[in-house]
Amino acid sequence: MAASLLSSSPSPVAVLLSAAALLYIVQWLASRSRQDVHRVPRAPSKDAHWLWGHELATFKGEATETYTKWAARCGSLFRVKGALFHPDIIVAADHAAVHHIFHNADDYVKSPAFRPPVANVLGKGLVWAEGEEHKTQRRIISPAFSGTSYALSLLPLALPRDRRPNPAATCCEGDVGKPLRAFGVWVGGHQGHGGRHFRVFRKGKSVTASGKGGPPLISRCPDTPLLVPPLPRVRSFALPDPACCRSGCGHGCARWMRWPLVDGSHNSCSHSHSTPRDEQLESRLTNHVLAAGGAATVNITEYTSTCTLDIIGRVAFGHDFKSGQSLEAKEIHASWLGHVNTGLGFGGFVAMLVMRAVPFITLLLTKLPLEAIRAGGRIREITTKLSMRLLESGSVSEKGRDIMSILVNAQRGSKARGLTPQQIVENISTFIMVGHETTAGSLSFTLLELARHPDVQARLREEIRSAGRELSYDDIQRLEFLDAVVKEGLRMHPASPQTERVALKDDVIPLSTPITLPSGQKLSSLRVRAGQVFHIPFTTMNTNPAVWGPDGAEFKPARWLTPGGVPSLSELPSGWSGITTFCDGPRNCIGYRLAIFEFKVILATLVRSLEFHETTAQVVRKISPTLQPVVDGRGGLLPLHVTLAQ
Ligand code: HEM
Repeated sequence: MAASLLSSSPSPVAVLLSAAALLYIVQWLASRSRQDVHRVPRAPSKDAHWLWGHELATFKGEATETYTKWAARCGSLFRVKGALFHPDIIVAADHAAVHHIFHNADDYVKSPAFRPPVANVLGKGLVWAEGEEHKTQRRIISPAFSGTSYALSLLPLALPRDRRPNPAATCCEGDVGKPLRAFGVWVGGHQGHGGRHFRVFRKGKSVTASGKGGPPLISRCPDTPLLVPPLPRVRSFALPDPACCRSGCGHGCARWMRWPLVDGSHNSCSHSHSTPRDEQLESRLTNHVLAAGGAATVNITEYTSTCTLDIIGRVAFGHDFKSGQSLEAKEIHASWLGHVNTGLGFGGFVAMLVMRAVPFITLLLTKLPLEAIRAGGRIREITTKLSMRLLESGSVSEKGRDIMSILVNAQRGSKARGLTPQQIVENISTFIMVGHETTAGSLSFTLLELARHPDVQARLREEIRSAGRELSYDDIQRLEFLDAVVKEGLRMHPASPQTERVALKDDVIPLSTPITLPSGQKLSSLRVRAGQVFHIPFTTMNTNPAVWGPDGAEFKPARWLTPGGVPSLSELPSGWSGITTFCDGPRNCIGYRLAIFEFKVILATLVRSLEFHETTAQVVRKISPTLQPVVDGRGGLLPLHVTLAQ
């Protein structure tokens, strides 16, 4: 029997299978010998799931929290097991590696699998474009964000489109406040006599303008004591508890928050029983607080995102979103919330992984009538319709200083290929979305930090108030502590806590910190193969204790003003202020100067007149798709208790 078995020849199928297995092993060994990924330390296997790899732990944790934890153990460059048997992903927080990846943008691209969803929500604009198309778009769009054009584009901040300077109009004389200068241009909006008159200064000359409606966004007449942007009042929250508040108001009012304050005391009901303010849609945060008897608990993200949407609407295409009260603004907000909350769920996590594993399915998915997909697509639909309407009606004026006018006008006088009308519209959609939720996210978390650090808040308020009632551009830039708070807020709470890149070709990546192998040998560069996926965790880099010291993860704005408080530039990654919040290289954030300026103005405006207090709500930081505050599983929710500042 044994002899017959030995003498029988193997079947051709068995031979073929063995040959294929051998070939696979040889190829695998050859490929392994040409790369170093397997030599990179791996995150603890106890944290990995057999199917979802380490990606489940990162999804469950707070934004980049797990990467920070693993970096402390494995070093600033390590690998994690990919979900659905995806090859290991490199998590790179090493400065030289990250610099190399970002500065070789042609070789390290955003994951192709995620381009259709990006196109669905943002349009085929700058964020979506790759390679030559990206370079062309960026070259044409950059002037709109730089130099004097950029300065002029801020004019709509002070004056909405329909209130552009009109030299023929009369302004209330003799009562004009100190002008506000933005990026070299005087944009001193003036609110006098019922908020109907404005004076605008351009290059030293003054022209007057008049119009109906509210005050300019960031400046007001000194007659009125507080400097407050036109923020809307907070609207209802569909929270499960039907009671108004524990103190038993019982009016069933829509404007309440159920979290008590940190000192254990409870919020008073913010229902305004005597003042019929509910119909006053232009109400501001201050009005809301006043109406609630001087204290109210609000979802601060509603205010920050409304304010930043207003700003980007005017800067991008001279559109007035009416403090979040226009139909479009409400729809954008609702669709965005739908999109955020879908991404927070396990279904959203799985959908992303399936898209990565089977890229061709992505295009199909974006065509399906799923609620999540529809919510994303709806945002682009709204912004596309709005910008098309403006383009078609010819209301893009030759002198318009908004981004759309600048792009259209650049084409008029130039022989070089500009953006097509379609590309302009797609970019307007892109700017509207990436230009408001980002700034709003970081701003909301910075306000939470100020609520948690009353001493810092008080110092900031003191500095802002000591600068006088009306703040010019130069005044704002001179406020050192404000600058420190903004830097610290952006360091700790980057709106985009991490990004992803995929290598398009085999490459060698330099490392600033060599990896020590078990043999004692040191790797000072890393060979990677085409297709290697990298995750770059900005928050981990910005708070790394090895760079920032043991208090790197603490909110301490004073570090920016203390000699030696911040590591020297040579110890920090390249990028704005040595932090990676705005990315780096040819694909860095094109809107970072606008973001920083509006961040400062909004923060100064709010902190000057209002005081922010923490509530007992457990605010969790998540990514979906940008930094999101999550309370009780709901995204876009950050309750803060607000009182009038003394
Ligand atoms: C605090 C506010 C902001 C933060 C933290 C932020 C952060 C970033 C980051 C990290 C990137 C790179 C993303 C990647 O490549 O993976 C980026 C790109 C971009 N940002 Fe921002 N951003 C902010 C505000 C803005 C504003 C106000 C605008 C426009 C008005 C804007 C427009 C863009 C655009 C168009 C890109 C794509 C640039 C390109 O690929 O060439 N951002 N931003």
